[in-house]
Amino acid sequence: MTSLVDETEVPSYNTRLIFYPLLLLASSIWILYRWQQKSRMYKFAEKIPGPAIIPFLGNALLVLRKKPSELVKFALEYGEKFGNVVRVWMGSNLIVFLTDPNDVEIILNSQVHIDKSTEYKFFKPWLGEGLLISTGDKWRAHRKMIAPTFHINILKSFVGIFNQNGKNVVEKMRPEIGKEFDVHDYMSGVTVDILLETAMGITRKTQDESGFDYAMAVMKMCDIIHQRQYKLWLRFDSIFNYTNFSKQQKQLLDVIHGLTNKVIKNKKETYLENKAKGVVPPTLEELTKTTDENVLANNDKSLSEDVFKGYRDDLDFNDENDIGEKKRLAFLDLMIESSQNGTNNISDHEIKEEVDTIMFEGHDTTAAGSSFVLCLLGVHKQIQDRVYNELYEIFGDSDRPATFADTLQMKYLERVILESLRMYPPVPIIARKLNRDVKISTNNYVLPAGATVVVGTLKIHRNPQYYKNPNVFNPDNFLPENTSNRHYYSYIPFSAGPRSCVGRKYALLKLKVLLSTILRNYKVTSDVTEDQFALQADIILKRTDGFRLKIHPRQRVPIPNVA
Ligand code: HEM
Repeated sequence: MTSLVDETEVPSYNTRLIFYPLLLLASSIWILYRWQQKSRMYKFAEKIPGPAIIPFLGNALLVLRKKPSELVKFALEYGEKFGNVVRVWMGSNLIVFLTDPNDVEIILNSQVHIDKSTEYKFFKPWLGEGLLISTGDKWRAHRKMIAPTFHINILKSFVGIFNQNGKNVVEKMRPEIGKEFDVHDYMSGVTVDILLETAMGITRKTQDESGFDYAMAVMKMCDIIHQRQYKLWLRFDSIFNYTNFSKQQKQLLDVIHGLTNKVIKNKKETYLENKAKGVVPPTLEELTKTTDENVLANNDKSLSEDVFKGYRDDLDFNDENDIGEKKRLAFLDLMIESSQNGTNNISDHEIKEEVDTIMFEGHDTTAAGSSFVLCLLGVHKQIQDRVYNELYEIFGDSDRPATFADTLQMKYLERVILESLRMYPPVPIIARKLNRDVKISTNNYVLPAGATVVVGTLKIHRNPQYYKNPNVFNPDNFLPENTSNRHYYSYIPFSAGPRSCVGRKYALLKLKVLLSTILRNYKVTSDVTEDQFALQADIILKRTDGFRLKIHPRQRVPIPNVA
C-alpha cells in the first residue's frame, strides 16, 4: 500500500511541476495575443469616424436604452453624421457599418469574408449548421448541393401550390372585409403553409394536427429570436437559459425538430420502398437538364433577371439550363433523392438542418415582404390601380389561376415588389465577422480581422446618389433605363455574391402569384400614411404598429383614367 502511494505521488508532483508553469505560459501568451489583437484593432479603428467612446463600454450606452422602433431612426441619423463608414465599439467588440456600394461589394463579393457574425448564434439551436450560419467547406459543399434545388424548373412546378394557397388566404381573409386588421398574420400563415408543401411536401390534405402545431411553433420561434436581438440581456445564454423564453424555446424546438425528423424518416422509407419496386423519382439532373425545345428565350425572363444580373451568383448559372415543367418534388424529396442515389454526401441530420433553415429563411422574410407591398398599395391608390389594370389585361374578369407565363407579364407588379424591397428591405442589415484584414475603397481604410462588418441595406437603398427622391415610393425606379447604369451593390435586398439568398427566385415568383391573387379579389386601403409606418429593426424589418390594412371586394372591371 505504502509503496503504491509513494509511486503515485512522485508523478503527480512532477505533473504539477510541469503543468502549472505551462498553464501560466499558455495563459500569458493568450492574454498577450488578445491584447495585441485588440490594440491592432484599436490602431485601425482609430482612423475610422465614429462616436466618442468611454473606457470598457465603448459606445454600448448609445443603444442600451433604445427601443427597437427607435433603432432604425438612430442608425440612419448616425449614418448622416459620420458618413458611409462608421465605427462603433460595443465593449471590446469593434463593429464597422458600411453603406457605400463600392465598400459593400468588396465584402459581399468575396469568397473569403463569408463568416457570419456572432449574432447568428441565436439560430444555432434551431438551424444547427444549416446554410444560413455554416461556413467554410461545409457551407461551400451544402450551397453547391442546395442551390440547384431552387432551379427555375423546380420553381415552375410550385406555381400550382402558390395559386392554391393564394386562394385559401383570400377566403380566410373574407371575414375581415371592411375592418382594419393586421395583414401580416395572414401573410405569415399562408407563407408557412406554402413552405410546408414546397420544402417538405406536406399538403393541406396530408397535413395533420402536427402541421398546424409546426406552423405555430415556427412563428413563435421567430418571435423568440427577435426578442433576443433587441433585449440586450437575453443575448447572454447565462441569463436566457433561466427565462421562460428558454423553456418555451425547448418546447417549440421539440415540435419543430420532431416533425422534420418524422417527415424525413417517412419520406426516406417511402423512397426505399418505391426503389425496391423499381419506382424511382426523377433525379435533380433530369429535372434540370437542357433540351433544345425548352431553353429559356431571352424575352421569357423576368425584369428582375436584369436587376440582379450584376452580381451573377450560382442561381443564374444554374438556370441557364432550363427545361419545361415536370413532376413536382419538394426540396426535401430532392435532398433525400440525391443523398440516396449517391450524388451528394449528406446525412439525415444535415438534411434536417437544411430543411429547418429553408423553413426559417423562407418564412419571415416573405411574410414581411408581402405585407409591406400590400400596405404600400393601400397607401398609393394610383399605383394599385395601375397594378390592377395590368392584372386585368392578363386575366380579364376570369378567376383562372396564374401560370408561370402570366407572371412574366406582371411587369408593373414586379417593379412594385422590387421598389417595396428597396424602401423596406425585409433583411435590413447583413453582418459578417472578418477573419482577415480587408482594405475598403473609402479612404483606403483597413478593417481589421476580428471586427464585425455590418452592411446597412436600408441606408444604401435610400442613397440619393443612386435613387432620385429616395424616400418616395416610385416603382419607376426599376424601369430598365433607370437600373441599367446603377451600381449593382446599391440594391441588395437579397444580399449579393457567393452568400446571396438562395431563395431569391422562389420568393419573387411566389410574391407575384400570391399578391396578384389577392389583388384580383380585393382592393386594399390603408388609413395609415407611409410616414406613420413605425419601423422596427431586428433581423427582419417590420412595423411595430402592425401592418394595418382594410380589404374591399374587387369589381373585376378595368379602372379608368389611370396614368
Ligand atoms: C423577400 C424574401 C426574401 C428576402 C428579402 C431574403 C433575403 C436574404 C438575405 C439578405 C440573405 C443573406 C443573409 C445574410 O447574409 O445574413 C438571405 C439568405 C438566405 N435565404 Fe433568403 N430572403 C428571402 C426569401 C427566402 C426564401 C423564400 C428562401 C427559401 C425558400 C430563402 C432562403 C435563404 C437561405 C437558405 C439563405 C442562406 C444562403 C447562404 O448563406 O448561402 N430566402 N436571404
